[in-house]
Amino acid sequence: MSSIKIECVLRENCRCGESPVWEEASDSLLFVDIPAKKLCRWDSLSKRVQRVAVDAPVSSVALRQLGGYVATIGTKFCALNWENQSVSVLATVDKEKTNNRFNDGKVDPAGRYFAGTMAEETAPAVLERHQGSLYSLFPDHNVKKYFDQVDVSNGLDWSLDHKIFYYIDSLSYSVDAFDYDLQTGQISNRRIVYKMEKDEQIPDGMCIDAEGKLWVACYNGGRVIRLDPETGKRLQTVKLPVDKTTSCCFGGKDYSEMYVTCARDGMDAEGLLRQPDAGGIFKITGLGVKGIAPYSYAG
Ligand SMILES: O=C(O)[C@H](O)[C@@H](O)[C@H](O)[C@H](O)CO
Ligand SMILES: [Zn+2]
Repeated sequence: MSSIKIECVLRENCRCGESPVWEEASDSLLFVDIPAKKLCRWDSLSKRVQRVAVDAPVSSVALRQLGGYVATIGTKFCALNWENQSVSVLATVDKEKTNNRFNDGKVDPAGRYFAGTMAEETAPAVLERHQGSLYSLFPDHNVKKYFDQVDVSNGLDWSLDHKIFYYIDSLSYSVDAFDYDLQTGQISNRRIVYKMEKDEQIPDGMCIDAEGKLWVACYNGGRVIRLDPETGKRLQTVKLPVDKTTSCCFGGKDYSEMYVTCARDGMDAEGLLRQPDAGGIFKITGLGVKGIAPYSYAG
């Protein structure tokens, strides 16, 4: 039996923490606070955090093969130079949708940066429906659009053999899969692999583990769940001491730890008193399963 330990390692008070990414080279966790328009890098050795402020909501961050990072800021795919904090725009989407912004994003095994959009929320999960689309930024900076009619674009990850793309549109309350063609970046044959149960609430960020099982952060559900995408069964539930769990990734030594982000926005004063670590970064150890290294953008 593994003994699971859950610890708040950083009380960052994120309004909406998201997009945790482990950077092995610096033993650090990258993440964003979307409405606070900031990117953070938490050094797990020194426990220090560095922050970069940007001029629009920043919804995801990823490693870049050339060095530095890429991030989705507003409706732009951007490159970020951490040293001088400069941002350069690689591509812009949804130009005619002035109320849209990017939401979650992640790099595929071939180095393409996938991210979807959504209408800006007036309150958590309250927004104009069907305004978002899913895109990817190819290494040559060309953008491919996959589909539209998305409510809240989330998820996302790829199977270990790179033949399946897993995706979440949060307000569908399901985890979906597509066949994936790694050579071309094409997706096809959408199907549901898991329907959320009522108390699991809203599916948000997701990552795959080294056994090919999916971990989904349950927004308002205060937990991460482990799913078997082949059988559609839930294998495990890990509850956290905060309700608004938003996303998860593996990191630490050999990717044996899980990091979970969460949100404070949408909580009332009483809720914040009960959950003082809301908006913090949580580390889960003792899961007995490892993750895999994140991919880096190839452009
Ligand atoms: O980070 C996200 O995915 C959204 O931007 C958030 O606002 C919430 O998680 C969403 O409201 C839950 O569906
Ligand atoms: Zn999300």
